[in-house]
Amino acid sequence: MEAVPTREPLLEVDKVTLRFGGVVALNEVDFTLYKGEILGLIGPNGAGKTTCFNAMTGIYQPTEGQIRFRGQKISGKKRHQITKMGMARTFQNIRLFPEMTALENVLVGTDAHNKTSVISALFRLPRYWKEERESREKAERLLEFVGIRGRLHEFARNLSYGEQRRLEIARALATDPALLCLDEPAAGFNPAEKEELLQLIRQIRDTGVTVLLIEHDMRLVMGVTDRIVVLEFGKKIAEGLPAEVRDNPKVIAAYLGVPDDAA
Ligand SMILES: Nc1ncnc2c1ncn2[C@@H]1O[C@H](COP(=O)(O)OP(=O)(O)OP(=O)(O)O)[C@@H](O)[C@H]1O
Repeated sequence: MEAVPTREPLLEVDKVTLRFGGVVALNEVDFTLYKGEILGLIGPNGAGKTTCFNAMTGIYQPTEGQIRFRGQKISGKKRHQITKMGMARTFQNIRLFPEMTALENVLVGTDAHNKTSVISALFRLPRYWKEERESREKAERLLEFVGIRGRLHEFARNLSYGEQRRLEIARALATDPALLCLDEPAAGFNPAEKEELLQLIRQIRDTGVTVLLIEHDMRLVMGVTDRIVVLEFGKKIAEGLPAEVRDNPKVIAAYLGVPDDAA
């Protein structure tokens, strides 16, 4: 069943400005992400996409403005608190635990929600075993979902690049996010891998997870997103349906005029 985007705000970026010394990385950026949609955040190099992600996930504090997730302010929250609130992300440069197996990497994500106290873990109380078993089953299901169930016991460092990207997504999903933020998930992929990723992103959305996607590959962005926000030099220059954005002269000038391999 295909999920239908709603008009219920999940994440609100409200006039966010973020300065690094003299550099204005974000300049009064304003957009809303609605529950159930796949929103693309695009723009040329240095446009402020990653900075925007980092502000949303609590790494940077906006200099001005406000970000609200599920109606609650993000600013002042620690990263693990934001994860608990239901936001997960992957990184432009893959960040896995290379000396841990695929399964163990996903278990790190499921741990974000386990309730076992130190006492019940120390004494291996029944609740501890129950949670252990459930976490493992969930991790296996997620590895199956992203298509690398067969690599369960392989060290992350031995996985292919594409498998590592999938593993990162599985680990992020293990935190039961309402919002999954993907930072250039198709970087380094060949066309067939990109097509598979596009399917996976749709499947993720169809499980009820809202997706924010930063991506350079225009075909992928146009093919998978419901709406797109375009940044240039830290400012939002366009927002709308993929076809509207594609035909917007400002966007063409800023971004689509640049050949893919130069982006
Ligand atoms: N920690 C930082 N300190 C100083 N300047 C920064 C920092 N992070 C980003 N910037 C600057 O902020 C601007 C926006 O950068 P950002 O990485 O968010 O862009 P981007 O759209 O993600 O680009 P790319 O597509 O290259 O990843 C750039 O001018 C960048 O140099």
